[in-house]
Amino acid sequence: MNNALSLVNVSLEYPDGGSTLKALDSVDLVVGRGEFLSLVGPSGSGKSSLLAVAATLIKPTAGLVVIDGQDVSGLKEAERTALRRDKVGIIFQQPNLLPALTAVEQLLIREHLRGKPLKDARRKAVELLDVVGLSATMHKRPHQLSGGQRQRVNIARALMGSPTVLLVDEPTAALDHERSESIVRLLRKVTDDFRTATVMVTHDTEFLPLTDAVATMRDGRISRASVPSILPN
Ligand SMILES: Nc1ncnc2c1ncn2[C@@H]1O[C@H](COP(=O)(O)OP(=O)(O)OP(=O)(O)O)[C@@H](O)[C@H]1O
Repeated sequence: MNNALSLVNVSLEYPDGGSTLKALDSVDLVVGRGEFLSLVGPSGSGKSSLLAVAATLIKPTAGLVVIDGQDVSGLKEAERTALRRDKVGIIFQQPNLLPALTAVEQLLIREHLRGKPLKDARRKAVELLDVVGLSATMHKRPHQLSGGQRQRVNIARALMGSPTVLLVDEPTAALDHERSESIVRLLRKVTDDFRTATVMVTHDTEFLPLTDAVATMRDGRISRASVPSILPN
């Protein structure tokens, strides 16, 4: 199946006083392998809710989430966790790196905690740090890295599990313009090279042309447009 991520008629409701608030309202979305989608929309429109549902962190109230051909809704909690680990990479705005660990150790800690042999993982970690341009800084700790470098470690770490789906929440919010652009370019390259289905929530409309398509959210509803149609002439 080519559609790495599908949301079919997905709704998510939260209790809101005596009534309910629809954070997601009948959302349909399909993202293929190697596709880089931007997700934009005003604050409170449902972007983070969509990422959380796609990441299988929150169960929708209604609708289907299909990842790499597998319907997530019928899975037990342990199966969802395993699917998330094997298929989904998540990149948050703040890298949340562990202060005591070097860049390469940040990529290995999960394997280490799971008691996995580290030889292959170490080779992969070194390769990924090369992909994100951090070969020379792989033994540095977070406080020795710039904000952009920390975000690169974050991206490399998300790729350790060879995810099919890459979910990225405002990766440039804490960065200046130049570093922001290089991070979005890196996400473009990663999407192309690793054929991930990448969804990036962003407020940086100037970088939208680096992505394949733009979905706009408003009041929990989604509309999808090609990149040029939402850019000013
Ligand atoms: N845990 C929750 N409980 C109740 N309501 C929630 C919860 N999480 C989100 N909401 C509500 O759901 C709606 C969508 O929120 P969401 O965080 O998905 O929007 P967003 O587009 O990501 O906003 P932002 O750009 O500010 O992060 C908002 O009205 C929000 O208040």
